[in-house]
Amino acid sequence: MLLVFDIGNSNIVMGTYEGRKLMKHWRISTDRQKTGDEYGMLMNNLFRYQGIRMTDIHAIIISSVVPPLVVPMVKMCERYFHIHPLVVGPGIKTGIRLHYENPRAIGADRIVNVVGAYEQYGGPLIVIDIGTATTFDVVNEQGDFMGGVIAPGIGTSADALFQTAAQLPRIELVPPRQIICRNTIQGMQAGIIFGYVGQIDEIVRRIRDEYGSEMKVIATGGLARMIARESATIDKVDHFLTLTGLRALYERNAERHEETHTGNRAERKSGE
Ligand SMILES: Nc1ncnc2c1ncn2[C@@H]1O[C@H](COP(=O)(O)OP(=O)(O)OP(=O)(O)O)[C@@H](O)[C@H]1O
Ligand SMILES: CC(C)(CO)[C@@H](O)C(=O)NCCC(=O)O
Ligand SMILES: [K+]
Repeated sequence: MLLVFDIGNSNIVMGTYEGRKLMKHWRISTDRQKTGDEYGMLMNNLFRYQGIRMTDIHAIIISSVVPPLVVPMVKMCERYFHIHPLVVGPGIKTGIRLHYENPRAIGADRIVNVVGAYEQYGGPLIVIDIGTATTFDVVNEQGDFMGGVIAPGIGTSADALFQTAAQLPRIELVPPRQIICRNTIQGMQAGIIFGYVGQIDEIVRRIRDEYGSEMKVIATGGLARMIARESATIDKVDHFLTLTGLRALYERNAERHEETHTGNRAERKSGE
């Protein structure tokens, strides 16, 4: 089985694949303080609970937009899975062109989303990942990354509002029934959620205008479902887009990666 990890600023999303089939998936919060050993024990518990063995994993791919967690996670894979993981970054084969001033600066999650979305839906399309930040990635007909937009995330904006205004509470992110709200909580919910939906729809319209043709719009991320219900431009929600992209990227790099790291497997087998 292939194990895939997407390390985001808020959450780490993981999945196991048997061929192209997603078997199990988990979401744990990103904790910059946790060590490789602590993540190892977490993995051990998750695997045990699902009745799967860590030794069933034959390959691992990691994408991260949190640089200080890469080394602990790589060490965790080596120590607890006896596997040298493939890390999404410069040097791996994406199979797509990256139209960006500095391609190394593109968040690994965005590359992964583009690969996953193009493989699943074909281009041209816009991928919206609604997370700590909300990213819009534009993909052309050939599957190339054409650039995009980075906006503050919903939770991030809501947190900023509640932390800055003394009388405003932390609220639950659910849409209120009306727009003319008569209490603080609903007023904030309306402003944050409908404001955010409007922002998404406006950015999509501008992208379509600039790109000059119709494009599919696929949303992913923790809050995608709720936003998509209110949005006029989102065509589809796919919670597993990042996992799909990681699986596809591993396939594109498997041969070269396994050639370089066959030692890991062989050592483990003889050491058991
Ligand atoms: N119901 C909610 N109420 C308030 N804030 C929320 C809620 N759900 C999520 N958030 C906040 O929204 C942000 C994004 O969370 P989400 O679960 O969408 O993360 P994600 O898609 O895994 O993002 P990333 O990939 O950046 O880790 C976080 O800062 C989180 O604390
Ligand atoms: C925008 C985020 C934080 C979204 O997770 C991530 O993709 C990132 O850190 N990107 C680097 C900047 C860029 O993509 O241009
Ligand atoms: K993400």
